[in-house]
Amino acid sequence: MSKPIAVLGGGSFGTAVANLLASNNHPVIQWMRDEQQAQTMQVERKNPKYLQGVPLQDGVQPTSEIAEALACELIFVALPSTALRQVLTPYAEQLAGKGLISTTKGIEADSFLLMSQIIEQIVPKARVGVLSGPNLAKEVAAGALTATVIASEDQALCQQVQEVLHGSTFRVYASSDRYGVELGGALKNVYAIIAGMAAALGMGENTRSMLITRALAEMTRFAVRLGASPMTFLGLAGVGDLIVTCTSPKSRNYQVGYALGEGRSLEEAVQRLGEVAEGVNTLKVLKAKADELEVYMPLVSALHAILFEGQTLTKVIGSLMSGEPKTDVDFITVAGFS
Ligand SMILES: NC(=O)c1ccc[n+]([C@@H]2O[C@H](COP(=O)([O-])OP(=O)(O)OC[C@H]3O[C@@H](n4cnc5c(N)ncnc54)[C@H](O)[C@@H]3O)[C@@H](O)[C@H]2O)c1
Ligand SMILES: O=P(O)(O)OC[C@H](O)CO
Repeated sequence: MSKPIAVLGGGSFGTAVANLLASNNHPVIQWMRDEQQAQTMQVERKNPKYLQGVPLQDGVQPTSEIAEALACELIFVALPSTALRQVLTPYAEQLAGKGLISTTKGIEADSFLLMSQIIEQIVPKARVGVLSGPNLAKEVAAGALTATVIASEDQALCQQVQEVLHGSTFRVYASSDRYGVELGGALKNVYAIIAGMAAALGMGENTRSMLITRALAEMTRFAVRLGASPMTFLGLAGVGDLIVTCTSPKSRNYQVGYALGEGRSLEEAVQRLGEVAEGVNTLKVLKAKADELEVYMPLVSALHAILFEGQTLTKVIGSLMSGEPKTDVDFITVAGFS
């Protein structure tokens, strides 16, 4: 019997990852803060609140006792970005030397730290990795053929994650550009909100294609400015994740955008969802960082103007479309990479 692997988080992605690991015959300890939820999952062998209709694999042991999970050598972190620091900080000492893989796609407000950077800060001696790609939890859990990226400077860790997760429906590619992979996963959520809005407003396929392509230009320009490789954005964790999140009504960020496009307030859109939509917080910190670094991000500015500056959609769309003429593929050379 192989050693148990831990998953922190009782939501849809934590459960999908726990099931993947267990289907590869690894015993899994899935920690969640809610004792009642852990008991229900243990007895009913499903997670009705976050992943309806998906049976829990036999090897998954839900628990609300975090000590059991933290005893594992390999730990997947599937917590909301707002909770990760607070959950891990008290256990910094016992996490030293462990493999900690973040699946969380967000950015910390104020610090602009990505989740694996927060883990590194809390546990400097941890082996840190990031799992990111076009991975809608519902589809992963339903066994849809899926690929993802494990990114870490630690090649042995990448290999270990490939071994434990790789299966007949799930393929894991490796990357050494941890920052780029992680940034791609966080940034695409913002554009998914815009894509959901455009869909609700009845805009067509030309619009969606323009949006995805210009979003890719914008996020790559920003990421390269911060030191990521532009090549990463041509891969699964860049354009791959951008496409799935900007086109699928299963994406929670897309759903928030759709509700906004129907005329609902941001508060109402988020409340109706009842799950994590990281793009809303990411938009705020991204806009501030782009302004600070003077990176041209018209789509981010447009969404920020609508959600937080009281501007009307009509006015914002008008100014986006009447911007000065630009060159098509300019973001790699403009960023000084040629
Ligand atoms: N769902 C997906 O398709 C998917 C895919 C890839 C990555 N992710 C990322 O995974 C992360 C988690 O998302 P999810 O989809 O599992 O979310 P979710 O909304 O399905 O569940 C969130 C879980 O976190 C728990 N939680 C909230 N606050 C907490 C706290 N303070 N302490 C402990 N637990 C807390 C909730 O109780 C719930 O169990 C997000 O960053 C998301 O971007 C999600
Ligand atoms: O449901 P979303 O919008 O959080 O997106 C889920 C995943 O990040 C898609 O890869």
